[in-house]
Amino acid sequence: MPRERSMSGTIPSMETTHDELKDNTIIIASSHVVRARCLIAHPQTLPALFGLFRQGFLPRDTHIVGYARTKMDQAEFEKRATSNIKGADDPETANQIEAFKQRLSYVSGGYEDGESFDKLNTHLQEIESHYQSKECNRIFYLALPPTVFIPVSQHIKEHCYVSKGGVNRIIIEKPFGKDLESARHLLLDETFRIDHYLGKEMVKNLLVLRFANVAMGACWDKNYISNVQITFKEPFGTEGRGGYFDEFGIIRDVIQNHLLQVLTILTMERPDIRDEKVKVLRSIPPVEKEDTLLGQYVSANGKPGYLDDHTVPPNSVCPTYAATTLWIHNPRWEGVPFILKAGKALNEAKVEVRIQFKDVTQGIFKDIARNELVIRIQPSEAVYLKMNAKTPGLYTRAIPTEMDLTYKRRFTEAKIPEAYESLILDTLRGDHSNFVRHDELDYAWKIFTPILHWIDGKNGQRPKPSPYPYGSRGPKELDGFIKKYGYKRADDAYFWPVTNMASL
Ligand SMILES: NC(=O)C1=CN([C@@H]2O[C@H](COP(=O)(O)OP(=O)(O)OC[C@H]3O[C@@H](n4cnc5c(N)ncnc54)[C@H](OP(=O)(O)O)[C@@H]3O)[C@@H](O)[C@H]2O)C=CC1
Ligand SMILES: O=C1O[C@H](COP(=O)(O)O)[C@@H](O)[C@H](O)[C@H]1O
Repeated sequence: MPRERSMSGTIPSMETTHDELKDNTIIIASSHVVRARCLIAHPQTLPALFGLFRQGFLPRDTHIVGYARTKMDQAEFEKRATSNIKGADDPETANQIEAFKQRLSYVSGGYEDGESFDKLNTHLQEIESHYQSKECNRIFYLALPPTVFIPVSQHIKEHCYVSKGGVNRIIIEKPFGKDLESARHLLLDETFRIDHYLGKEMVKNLLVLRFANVAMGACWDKNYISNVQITFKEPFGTEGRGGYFDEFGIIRDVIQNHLLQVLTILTMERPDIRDEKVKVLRSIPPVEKEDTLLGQYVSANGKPGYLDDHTVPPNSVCPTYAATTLWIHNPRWEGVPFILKAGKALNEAKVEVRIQFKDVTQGIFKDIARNELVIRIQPSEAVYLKMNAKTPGLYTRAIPTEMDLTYKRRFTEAKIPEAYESLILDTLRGDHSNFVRHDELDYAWKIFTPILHWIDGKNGQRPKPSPYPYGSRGPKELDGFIKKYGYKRADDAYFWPVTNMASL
């Protein structure tokens, strides 16, 4: 099994400053040129590095070297590397971009031949020869298709690792395989597997909400919680990205990784973080067909259907929407359904966790809305608790209302960091706690591989997803599906003007 240096298993210090960072870290920010917009690396990687740079979080001598097959000169690389930075028309930002460019350089080379990596190493040594400190660290960020992860990381280790006095770290991005078996082939030593949801502010906040509040902790189990929904909604379709998407589908794209990560943080016992996340995953059996709803968007209101995307194979049955219910067999969560829903081309952009509590004891109250705790991950980060209160006045009536912690109202001065900023900073600090450990990945695939093989038609005909109109909430079966797991839409109770105390 691969080794992974684990600096921290507990909640990382929230007060780490850049004084603790080492000097002279080198980041290889890329290894391929992203097609559509011709950017180097993931569109958010270089803006994140710039964000860290402008806030003083990049160690003093950090230099960023792009590496890809495309031949280009320094000026072209600088242009591409900074083209995705927002706010460049502001003079201060423009000055900072100019300063950031001084940290950039580029080497072109192949993925398969050692000579190219020797050339890269010579380039790195030349840069490092100007550093004051003897300790040089190198971070290799592989924004690459998985087919070349292995050869590239082998070449990096053979030709580009610093041998003395510094550390080497490799960052990789999903997809980490397509199922359990293919993921096992990709297990690499000492890697930081990025799931960018683990860098999102509200996902990080889950730990604090749960473990820094006795009141939350006290009702966080099967005795109080009826059902949980973790929802990902995007208001746009694949639109030209169908070639990639069709091979993967929505479960591999979003559910097996991002939403499952949210679920594990929501349900694990007290940190040690990564050990506890793995324990939860081990308690979840593979998803059943009966607990799965699949959908595919069709043309509506002038918007194209999935099959209208010219990059999608004709008659594809790839799901662009899925709802899957997971069960955790442990004493805390036995019997509580966790519904993970994700879809493209829906009615809104939203990622949230919705925890619905059980009904209050009948008797004093009837038809009263359930409490719901909603953690809005994006957009407009918020935590709000739907609860019942007495209507002001001389009569005793309960109305549903919210206790509302909407971030932009409560923390007016705060800048919420981008997920990639936060995760790259963790890598610089050598903190693995927000990255996906190899055994975690293995268990995550065990949960989803059987259902994915069924969807892929490995043992028979591929299931046909239910159509849903572009811009809708999803397939028509959705509300029945969720209801089956005990979810009660607050509709009637919520908007009904009053809920009476039965006996008063
Ligand atoms: N940041 C915020 O959004 C905040 C909102 N509030 C307030 O809280 C109150 C309630 O908010 P909230 O509960 O989030 O919003 P809603 O009352 O709109 O409920 C949303 C939930 O209901 C489901 N739903 C929506 N439409 C239907 C339908 N036609 N049939 C069945 N289910 C449906 C949604 O499912 P699906 O997701 O699958 O579509 C989602 O689970 C609002 O007054 C809001 O202003 C308060 C603080 C912050
Ligand atoms: O990994 C992915 O995530 C994005 C959504 O990320 P977000 O930070 O904008 O929520 C999704 O669009 C993409 O299909 C998927 O591959």
